[in-house]
Amino acid sequence: MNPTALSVNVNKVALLRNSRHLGIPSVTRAATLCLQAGAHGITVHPRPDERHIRWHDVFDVAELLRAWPGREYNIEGNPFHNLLDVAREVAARGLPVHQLTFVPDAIGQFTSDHGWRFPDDAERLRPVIAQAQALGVRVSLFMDPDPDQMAAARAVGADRVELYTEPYAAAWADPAARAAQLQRYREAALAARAAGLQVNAGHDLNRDNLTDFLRAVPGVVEVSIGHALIADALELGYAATVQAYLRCIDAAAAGRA
Ligand SMILES: CC(=O)[C@@H](O)[C@H](O)COP(=O)(O)O
Ligand SMILES: NCC(=O)COP(=O)(O)O
Repeated sequence: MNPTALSVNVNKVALLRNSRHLGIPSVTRAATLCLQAGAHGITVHPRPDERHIRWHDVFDVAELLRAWPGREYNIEGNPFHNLLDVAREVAARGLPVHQLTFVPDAIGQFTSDHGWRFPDDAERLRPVIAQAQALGVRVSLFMDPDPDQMAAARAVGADRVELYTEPYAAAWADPAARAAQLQRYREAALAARAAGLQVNAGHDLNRDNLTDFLRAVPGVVEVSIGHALIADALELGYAATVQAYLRCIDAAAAGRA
């Protein structure tokens, strides 16, 4: 069992599919191949404009995961758009959804680029977190790596935080900048765990930067990876790509042991 779960984000498969009306590449086929290769879960981030994941994909992937007990379904999005309605419908159909990752994206946003801010977001997040948890779903909050924000994330009821890793990924090629970023993430993860939160991470993680991150940042329970992984799969195929990412995770665990 790997110490950090790999959840494959299949947004970019849907993006390619949506450029024609032929239904290829198939999002569920991609997810199946990733699960067969050992991925621990599948992530989708349906955006209101359906530029990649469409609403039917959310249900199609949930149907798929019903046949994969033990693997997790993580749905990301803004709870103040229609993420909660979709989660309710998934649950009403008796389909699995294990985790909702709340992301403070604007409608039409290019990609996610920041986390929730406390105290500003506290009062509006508290009820939607409770509503998601009432469905039996774990809630993770997408957060910048700021140690001072972690106790507040726990105080509004979150189960986990997902540390937004783009600043780390952008700094990775410069050793000094990388070390400084890793220190920041390490402190944020320690603060999150001290507050009683579990720690996820994601955004722009890839085969080059993943192992260093997991070596330096303790106790990351899940990474969700999409853009780079799907780009790698275009060259290597899904199975070889997922296995390569799992090796990155294993290498980090070996380095820590
Ligand atoms: C929350 C997060 O970091 C990812 O879900 C990322 O936003 C992917 O979204 P896109 O694939 O639309 O860029
Ligand atoms: N939560 C992050 C995610 O699902 C994938 O982000 P990226 O690897 O596409 O940047």
